Amino acid sequence: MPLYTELPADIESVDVIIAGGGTAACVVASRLSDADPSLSILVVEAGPNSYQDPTITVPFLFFSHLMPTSKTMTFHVGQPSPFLGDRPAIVPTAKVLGGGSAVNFLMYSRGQRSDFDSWAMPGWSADELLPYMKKFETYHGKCDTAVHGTDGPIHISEGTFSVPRATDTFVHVSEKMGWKEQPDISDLKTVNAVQRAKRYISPQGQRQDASHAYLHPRLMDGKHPNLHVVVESKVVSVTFDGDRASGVTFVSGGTTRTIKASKQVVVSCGACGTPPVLERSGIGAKDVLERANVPVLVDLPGVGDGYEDHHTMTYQYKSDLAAEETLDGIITGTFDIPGMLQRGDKITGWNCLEGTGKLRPDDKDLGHLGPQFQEVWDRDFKNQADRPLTLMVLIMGGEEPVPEGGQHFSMSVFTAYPYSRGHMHITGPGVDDPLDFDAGLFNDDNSIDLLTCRWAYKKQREVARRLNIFRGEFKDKMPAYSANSKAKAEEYNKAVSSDTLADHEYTAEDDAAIDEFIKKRVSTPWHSLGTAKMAPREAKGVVDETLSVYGIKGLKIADLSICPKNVAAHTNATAFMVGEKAADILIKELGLGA
Ligand SMILES: Cc1cc2nc3c(=O)[nH]c(=O)nc-3n(C[C@H](O)[C@H](O)[C@H](O)COP(=O)(O)OP(=O)(O)OC[C@H]3O[C@@H](n4cnc5c(N)ncnc54)[C@H](O)[C@@H]3O)c2cc1C
Repeated sequence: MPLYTELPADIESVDVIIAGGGTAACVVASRLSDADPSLSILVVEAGPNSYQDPTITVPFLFFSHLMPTSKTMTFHVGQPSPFLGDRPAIVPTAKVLGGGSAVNFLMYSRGQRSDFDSWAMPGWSADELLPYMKKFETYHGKCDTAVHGTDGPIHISEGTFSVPRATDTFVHVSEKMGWKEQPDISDLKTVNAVQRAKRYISPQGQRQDASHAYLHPRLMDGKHPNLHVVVESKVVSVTFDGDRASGVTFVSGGTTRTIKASKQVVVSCGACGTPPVLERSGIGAKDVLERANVPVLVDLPGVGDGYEDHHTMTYQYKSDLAAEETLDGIITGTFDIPGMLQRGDKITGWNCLEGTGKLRPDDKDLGHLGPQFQEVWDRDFKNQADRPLTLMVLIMGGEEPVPEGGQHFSMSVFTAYPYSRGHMHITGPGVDDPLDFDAGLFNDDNSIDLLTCRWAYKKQREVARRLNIFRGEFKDKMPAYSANSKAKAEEYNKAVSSDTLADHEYTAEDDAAIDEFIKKRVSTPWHSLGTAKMAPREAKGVVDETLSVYGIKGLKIADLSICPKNVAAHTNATAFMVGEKAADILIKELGLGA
């Protein structure tokens, strides 16, 4: 199989090099190889091989990738930030063949129609992108086939396990709060609704990642002899022949090699990985490159600029759930994982994310959010009726064990369209030089992101306390309300009838406590994007609508760094879509399969 940890010495030149072997990269490599099996392609991936690694293929082991000892992640650590209670933001990104799709939380969701239309680039409207969103998926379950795919390589289903009593109460309570259950909130238009979760899991219980669905089958079928993959090899930079990309230099096992690409170089290292590769190659903001001692080839100030990520808060609650209804047993170490795997227990084909919703505030909420928020609302949301302010997820389990023991559930909420911006830059020419990273969380004007998180906290709390599985809050995992606050922690030893509960009332002092709590705990759902935007060059764009880097021939970018604006969704579907669209652009430009 042409997958190596050390590239054979006789491979010195190929037609196409893809730097990075993540979600979008696996799609691009596979589609190009299908279009013309004689085309020689080399994928260079920094992380290890993914093939049949159970922590990847078995959904319920997903959390293992985030352990501090993980070999499949890079942990990007920012500077301590005053907006985060002087904490640094820590953003893990995938480092393994298959990228984020191989290590993520397997939650399926798509952005809204107006998200893609707002990208405002020819060929990238929602209508024009829909064929690519459909192309990668086989959607199992009730859906409109005009919107979902039925024969793509990635199976979307509910997997092999769920906890219907938890999802039922989530749906019931959400409906009472005005968010009706819908079969599909990933139809590009539905908002103010909840859904039973769909997952990147096959009906048989296997994770659906880009390496196993696209790349590995082609590396093994004998029909793609010119498709090569080298893992554990980190791309340092792109090489050039004048103003044309001519190959890449990478380090592998301490050895540096340069391989030529006669037709095309595609950088697909993800929103955190692509800017460093471009900047080490001399493509980026002049001042950043000069500070890092890298000669400027193309002055493109947009490289590494405008980083964004959804702000996420996850709130953990006590529950009456049984041990076999959550994945707490993985975190506490009480699950017999080898036995469960050997028996093929149905729970192994589960990610414990049970329900999801896309929510907008009502007029009363907007009144509480204040005039500055109202201004933003009127500008960005009021007339874009498909735009949620936040996404909400019901999780069967807690983030961390607690001394009291027991089973937990959590509610996770994230900002759909953050206003904060950060950056990702190099500080030197070497592949191991530290990166200058700032996730930018909460640095936006007028604290719109913090207000959104505060609103989302209150909303998810009203849902959580009405669920019939709820048994209480953890005092140390919630805002430090004063002893006489009406909003302080609740505890019940039995289910409370949701009809008897009035919404919490919050004073200005309570709101300040909520804000402090959020600043100290906010994290990322690992949805980095926008660091090499597809936009006009004068608007800090890095690539045009054909994904070509401005000022250079033969160099494209295909990953989530190209997103000009955010999507109200978990981002994996957008990465698959970008991969499919990029492959199509390349197939046409290179005249493959004609
Ligand atoms: C922990 C986690 C949980 C997530 N949960 C969900 C979820 O539940 N649902 C959802 O929809 N989305 C989720 N996401 C987000 C989603 O998986 C990503 O947005 C998506 O996979 C990004 O795709 P990409 O192609 O842009 O980059 P990636 O898939 O990240 O690929 C980039 C690849 O480039 C490689 N690379 C980087 N630098 C170099 C270099 N110099 N040389 C060689 N290779 C390099 C990396 O190792 C990586 O494999 C999650 C992500 C993470 C990390």
